[in-house]
Amino acid sequence: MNPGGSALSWRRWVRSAGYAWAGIAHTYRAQPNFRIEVWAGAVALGLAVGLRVPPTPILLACALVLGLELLNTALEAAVDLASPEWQPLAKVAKDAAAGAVLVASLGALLVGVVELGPPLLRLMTF
Ligand SMILES: Nc1ncnc2c1ncn2[C@@H]1O[C@H](COP(=O)(O)OP(=O)(O)OP(=O)(O)O)[C@@H](O)[C@H]1O
Repeated sequence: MNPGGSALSWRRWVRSAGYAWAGIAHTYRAQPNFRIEVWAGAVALGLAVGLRVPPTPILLACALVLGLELLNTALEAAVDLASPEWQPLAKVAKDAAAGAVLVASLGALLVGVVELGPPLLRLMTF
């Protein structure tokens, strides 16, 4: 961290983006759920484009799920570091973070069904 650096420093931004990308790449390699969510989102976006429905709600739902999965991974690592032994509070932290991902995933599923369901049904009935 460089507290004296300019907030608009291009090099600083690129370095921060590199760290962020490392976190995303690590999560993609280490978390099967994240890989499933990435590919499910890609398929849903492809369908939205192919069926000519607005892709923005699906894009936002995907960003929410993937962002929360990244936070869940960060929290799991922090809890494992702080409390490798079994602790009731560690359980609360991990379970609540997993719950956040589940809530967002169910919301994303709903968005997908509402957006893609009707045009897919029309396609299948014609
Ligand atoms: N240190 C701990 N103390 C208490 N309970 C824990 C602890 N570590 C894990 N758990 C319990 O085990 C569950 C699974 O934790 P774990 O770290 O294995 O995540 P995971 O199932 O591998 O999640 P993911 O698949 O996202 O990596 C947690 O939700 C929590 O209920």
